[in-house]
Amino acid sequence: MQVETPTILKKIVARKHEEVTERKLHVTLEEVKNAALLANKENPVRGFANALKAKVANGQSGVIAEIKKASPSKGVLREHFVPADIAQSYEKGGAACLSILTDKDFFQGHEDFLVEARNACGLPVIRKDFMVDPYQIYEARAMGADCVLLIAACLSGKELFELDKLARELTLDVLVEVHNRAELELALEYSNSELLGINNRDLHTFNLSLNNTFELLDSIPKERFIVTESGIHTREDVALMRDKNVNAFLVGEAFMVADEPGSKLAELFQV
Ligand SMILES: O=C(O)c1ccccc1NCC(=O)[C@H](O)[C@H](O)COP(=O)(O)O
Repeated sequence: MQVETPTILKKIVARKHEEVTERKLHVTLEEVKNAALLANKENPVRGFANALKAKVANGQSGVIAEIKKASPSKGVLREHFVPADIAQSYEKGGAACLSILTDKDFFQGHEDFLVEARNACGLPVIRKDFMVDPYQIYEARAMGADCVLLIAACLSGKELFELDKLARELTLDVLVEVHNRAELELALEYSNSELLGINNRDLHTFNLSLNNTFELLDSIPKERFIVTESGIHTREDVALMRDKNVNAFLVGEAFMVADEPGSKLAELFQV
């Protein structure tokens, strides 16, 4: 019998389930719920979707600038890694929002990075992680996130529906991410969130193609606000997207490998 080798995404998701079980032993679901409710009183959301849409309404690109130390496809991207400094650099460079990796095992991320980055600037932030359990949604709000990422490739329709609903009950915005037509159909059926991310990277194989965005574009209803994700490296990449009226971007690597991430952002996106 042939044994199938798990893809990187399958490994990440399997590890996430273990991680959530471990976390619940330290902080109970009840405690994390209470922390999320307290955050809603003392540290309310900053309006992630609105910040993105405001840039676009103003004729600019809406850039979600990512803070990620390392990635499974590229290894360590940035040795000198100070989330608060990077957040301020991005704010100065014109970012609409921040994306902060909190996954430890595959991206060398941490919840503290989200807290430090958000405290250092006025931008709304998305918790970039692999959400598989309601516990992580409460955690996200408790640590100060303004938005969560829900990756269709990691979830059933029912799970997507429930996590999406819970996030919005907690006042979080949701960015639902798809990579192919089947995931797009799932997202449109089971999520009511406005922000729809098209990932140009296949998270099973790491293959990257900007054509992925172009191929799915025409099947997306007008009410959804499209964010193109991954593989944006040049002003030409940005121009290709803007030509097709895709005006919101999630960018990590191109900024992380630059000396000054915010200057790189301005270089790629200034009109
Ligand atoms: O980046 C990876 O190698 C990766 C591998 C497996 C699952 C997810 C992965 N990345 C998450 C992302 O999609 C990106 O961090 C994000 O879209 C920014 O992409 P980029 O601008 O190409 O760094």
